[in-house]
Amino acid sequence: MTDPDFRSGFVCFVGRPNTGKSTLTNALVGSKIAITSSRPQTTRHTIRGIVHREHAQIILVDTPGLHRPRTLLGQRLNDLVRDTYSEVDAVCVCIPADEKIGPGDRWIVEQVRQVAPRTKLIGIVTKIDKVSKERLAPQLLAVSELLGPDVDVVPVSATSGEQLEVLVDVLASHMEPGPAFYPDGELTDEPEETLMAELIREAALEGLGDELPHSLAVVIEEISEREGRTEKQGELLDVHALLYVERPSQKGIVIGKGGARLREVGTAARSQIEKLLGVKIYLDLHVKVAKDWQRDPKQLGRLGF
Ligand SMILES: Nc1nc2c(ncn2[C@@H]2O[C@H](COP(=O)(O)OP(=O)(O)OP(=O)(O)O)[C@@H](O)[C@H]2O)c(=O)[nH]1
Repeated sequence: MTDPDFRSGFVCFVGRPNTGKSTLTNALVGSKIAITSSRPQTTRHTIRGIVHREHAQIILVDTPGLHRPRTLLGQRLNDLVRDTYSEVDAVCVCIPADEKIGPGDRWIVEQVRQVAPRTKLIGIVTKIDKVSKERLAPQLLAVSELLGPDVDVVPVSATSGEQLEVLVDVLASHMEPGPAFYPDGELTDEPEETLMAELIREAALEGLGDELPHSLAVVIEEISEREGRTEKQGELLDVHALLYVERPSQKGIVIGKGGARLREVGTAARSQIEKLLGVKIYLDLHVKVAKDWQRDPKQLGRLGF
């Protein structure tokens, strides 16, 4: 690792909900570690994906995005995001190719400039597979006008893979020469527990409305190796997780009639976690009501916020 041209650094993607930040993170890292969702604002934790290339290592810091804080949780999330913006080498503003730039985008750009005036900005026009070249050109221009003449704007599609490596090169060009921060092959420095909790949370929210994402937290209570397994049976991990909701009515929604929904959640989450860990697991899920956990500092601490 003595290549003098090797570059490494930290980047975070910002943008309105659903602009493709998580999908882009996954596409760059090449493994499912950040949580994607068709519902807005489900990415809560700062999950880092690590992009390893021959000439560079880019560490992606995935933030939940700033919002107007209404609860203690909201405030903590905002503080976290502000710190992140100032610490990274570049903040990438993601704007979809198929949506007009709006007040939400402008607000985000203003916030980033305000809280981290020295951090480099990069514009990413996402989902370019959704528009024609004729529609893309004016959007690139509009993003460039929004961010200013000195800011690089890169069009990219996470789903088709188009321009992904161009983006990697542009990101690397904004980094200082320096050795890799993480060994090759390491995709994320999030503890496996957090990733498991995220996968369970994603499964539990699947198909639900807008209310629950803010009221559901998942805690991994215990992970233990099942004893007495033969070599042929292979390793089996017992994972016990608690799903916290704020109201009894929400508990009913998550569990479903006769527990049917929770069983489906368990099956979906189990297969994702098995993919992540590469071992078989037994997943035990319980739902608990923790009233107003978002407003209670003690509970927030317990739930990892
Ligand atoms: N066609 C197309 N769809 C995409 C692309 N990238 C993301 N999407 C879709 O856009 C939706 C939102 O993507 P996410 O990656 O979850 O967006 P996000 O910005 O991380 O969303 P939040 O976590 O809510 O902030 C999903 O349905 C994705 O499948 C892309 O390059 N092309």
